[in-house]
Amino acid sequence: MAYSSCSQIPLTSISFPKNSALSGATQVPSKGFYPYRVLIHPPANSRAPQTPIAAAMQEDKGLIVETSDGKSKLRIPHVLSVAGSDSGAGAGIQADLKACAARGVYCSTVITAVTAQNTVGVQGVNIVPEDFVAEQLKSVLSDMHVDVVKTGMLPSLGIVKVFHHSLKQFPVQVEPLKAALVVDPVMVSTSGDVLAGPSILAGFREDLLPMADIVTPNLKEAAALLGGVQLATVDDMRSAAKAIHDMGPRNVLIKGGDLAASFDAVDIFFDGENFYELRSPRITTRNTHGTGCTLASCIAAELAKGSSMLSAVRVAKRYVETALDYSKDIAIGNGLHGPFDHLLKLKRDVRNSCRPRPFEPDDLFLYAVTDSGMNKKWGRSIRDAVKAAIEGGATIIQLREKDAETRDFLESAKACVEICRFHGIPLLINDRIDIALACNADGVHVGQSDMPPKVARALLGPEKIIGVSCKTPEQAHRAWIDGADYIGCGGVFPTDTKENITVGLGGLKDVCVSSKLPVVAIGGIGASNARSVMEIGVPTLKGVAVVSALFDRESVLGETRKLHALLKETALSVKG
Ligand SMILES: Nc1ncnc2c1ncn2[C@@H]1O[C@H](COP(=O)(O)OP(=O)(O)O)[C@@H](O)[C@H]1O
Ligand SMILES: Cc1ncc(COP(=O)(O)O)c(N)n1
Ligand SMILES: [Mg+2]
Repeated sequence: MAYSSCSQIPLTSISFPKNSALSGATQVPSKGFYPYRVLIHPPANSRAPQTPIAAAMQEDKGLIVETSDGKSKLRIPHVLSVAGSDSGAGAGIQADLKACAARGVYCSTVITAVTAQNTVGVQGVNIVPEDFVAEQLKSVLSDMHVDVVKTGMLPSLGIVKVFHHSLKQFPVQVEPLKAALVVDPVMVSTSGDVLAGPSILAGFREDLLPMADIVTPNLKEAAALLGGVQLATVDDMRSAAKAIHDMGPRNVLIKGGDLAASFDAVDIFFDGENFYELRSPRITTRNTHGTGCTLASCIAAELAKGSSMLSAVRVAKRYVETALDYSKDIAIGNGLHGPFDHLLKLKRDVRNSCRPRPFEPDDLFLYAVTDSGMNKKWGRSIRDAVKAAIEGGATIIQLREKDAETRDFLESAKACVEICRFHGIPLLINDRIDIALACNADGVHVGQSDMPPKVARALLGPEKIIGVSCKTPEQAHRAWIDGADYIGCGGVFPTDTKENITVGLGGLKDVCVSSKLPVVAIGGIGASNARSVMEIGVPTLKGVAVVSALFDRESVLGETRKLHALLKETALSVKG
């Protein structure tokens, strides 16, 4: 069966009608059930029609559109991982799932062996019976459309044969798109334990390597494939890459993670014509368990999305480097080689996960919004302003720094996050999703012409707070559909900090009555009129947001205290 790398699929550009949902996509002819495969690119034209496909394109979900008889289907790029399970979840199937998830690709799994494994070593290996490996392969390949097959631990010659046979048996799912085959010839774990003995070498040489688009041995595996040669230098790696290429794979990547003499992490990529020396700084960390599996899965994921082989390898190496650097100080297990964090999440969450509770509508009670102009005028830093507001009773803070330099703003935002975490007060950033991500704020507040809440949600994740400014019941409804947590309604009264289109108390009431989300009123509110706002008496109205009445004053602490007391009193009388 002919496997060829995605880079070798001829990309024929067929132009779609200008206004069609598919304009801007690349069409790739294929032979099988679906006559065309279309790789989606983000559209150049942002006013693309709002069909589901156009919407997917707009959000650049990396989906694939298949068309048949004029009908379109949306599909996520799909990698099938055929590998062993690692109970410690640093390598094997678990690493493959995490790497594919991190790279935005679907991953199905065929498990060849279950290992009892941790950061100390491999305590046991239970090989899955050959006919059951065959059954798993059949289940996936007879039903699902796989773009790339990736192999890891194939623990016996019998399983190599079963795998080879299954690929021949189910060409329909694979051949139309000429799925790529990525072979990671796993033999020995980082801890030095044998995962697949020398008996499999014949199967690799005769069956798998000739059909592989890329094979990715580490130094020991390359040595074993070549019958036990020593590989100690970059030159040795080049010779090994060439010799392994002669066994049939279209590309070879010799991984140099274990090259003792090198300060860099050097891999050699050979495509049959050219050698590429891929170097990255060697990260000093014990957490390198699973780097090989992750690299191969990431290559598979990038190929599934339509990358060329060299580009897939480069992205994969950069991804491993980033993940190692990010996770270098994480401690999981007591052994010599720990796992790393594929989703680049653990470190950030561990360090900053002290927010004691999720967002509550009552957090909107006294909502303090900073203003750089006012802070400058009164000669205080953002952090001093925030500290004073919290001490005075503010229940949530928003940094609204429209003209701050990005670096200065980020530094202040980080300091404010610390202050707010200490006091258990949520901190939101106005408009700047990038700043919110970089300082790990609790969320963002966006206006009608800022980042759409759905996109903000996709970028920030499910746990962050998203607020949206709304003037009308329709906008409030849209915010709810888009996954916002609250809405800010205003301006209620005229103000100097915003353009003067006010909704008044009547407009505020209309929005509050119709809104399914909690509402905070904003715009020209202070001690003189806060009572009249809260007295509209609609249960969704949870509080007032204040800028000038707190920050355009000599004493932020004093003004916040005063307003807090007044709101408390009003709340009691409204309830009573
Ligand atoms: N300490 C490190 N710093 C940066 N990159 C590394 C480090 N260790 C391994 N790598 C990279 O991780 C990938 C996997 O390599 P390697 O660890 O040699 O494979 P395996 O896990 O199969 O033994 C390679 O791209 C290699 O260069
Ligand atoms: C199930 C399984 N598959 C692969 C590896 C190799 O990974 P590493 O070389 O990082 O130990 C492993 N340890 N366990
Ligand atoms: Mg390794």
